[in-house]
Amino acid sequence: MSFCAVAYCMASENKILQEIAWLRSFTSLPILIKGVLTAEDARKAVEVGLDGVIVSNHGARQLDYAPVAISVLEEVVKAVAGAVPVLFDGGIRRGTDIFKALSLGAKAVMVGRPVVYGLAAKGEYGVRRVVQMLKDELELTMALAGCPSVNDISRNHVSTPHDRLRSFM
Ligand SMILES: Cc1cc2nc3c(=O)[nH]c(=O)nc-3n(C[C@H](O)[C@H](O)[C@H](O)COP(=O)(O)O)c2cc1C
Repeated sequence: MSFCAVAYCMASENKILQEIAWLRSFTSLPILIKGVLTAEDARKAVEVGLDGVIVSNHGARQLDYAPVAISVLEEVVKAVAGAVPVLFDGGIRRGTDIFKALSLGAKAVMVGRPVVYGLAAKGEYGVRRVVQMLKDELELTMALAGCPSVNDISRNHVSTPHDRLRSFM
């Protein structure tokens, strides 16, 4: 999939609208906004006509105490309500992490450090190997969870701390 990702950094709404218009002036690629961590921002992204949102705290490299991205994924997915795809990144290290993000409603995941580690260890081969390992692990997880296709991965396949708290109430 090809797309432009705009890293969102608390710019004013006007500034973001100007930047989107500027990007649209030279590309027909879909434009997704990266760094969304709240339902409010996700709804705004849809309102201003973006083509998708990426739930991310930029690998926890920006702002200390920003929410853990996986903890807000479901809230963002609910806010977007299927209007545009929601992608996810942050802490994807195993196929099981991909499975969790997909079951919480992400359409796809992205990875940062794992491919960099692969590159540092073994160059192009290392990057390919990391991607293949993630793919193999996801397929194994899907098989063990009884999901022949990614479309079979559902919210019922994961239990969050919220779910567990609710079960006590
Ligand atoms: C060395 C490094 C540089 C990064 N630079 C940027 C950046 O310029 N803009 C941005 O939006 N995210 C940046 N990121 C964050 C990644 O795009 C991505 O959101 C993050 O690495 C995902 O988390 P993960 O590393 O746990 O997979 C960077 C990450 C790393 C490790």
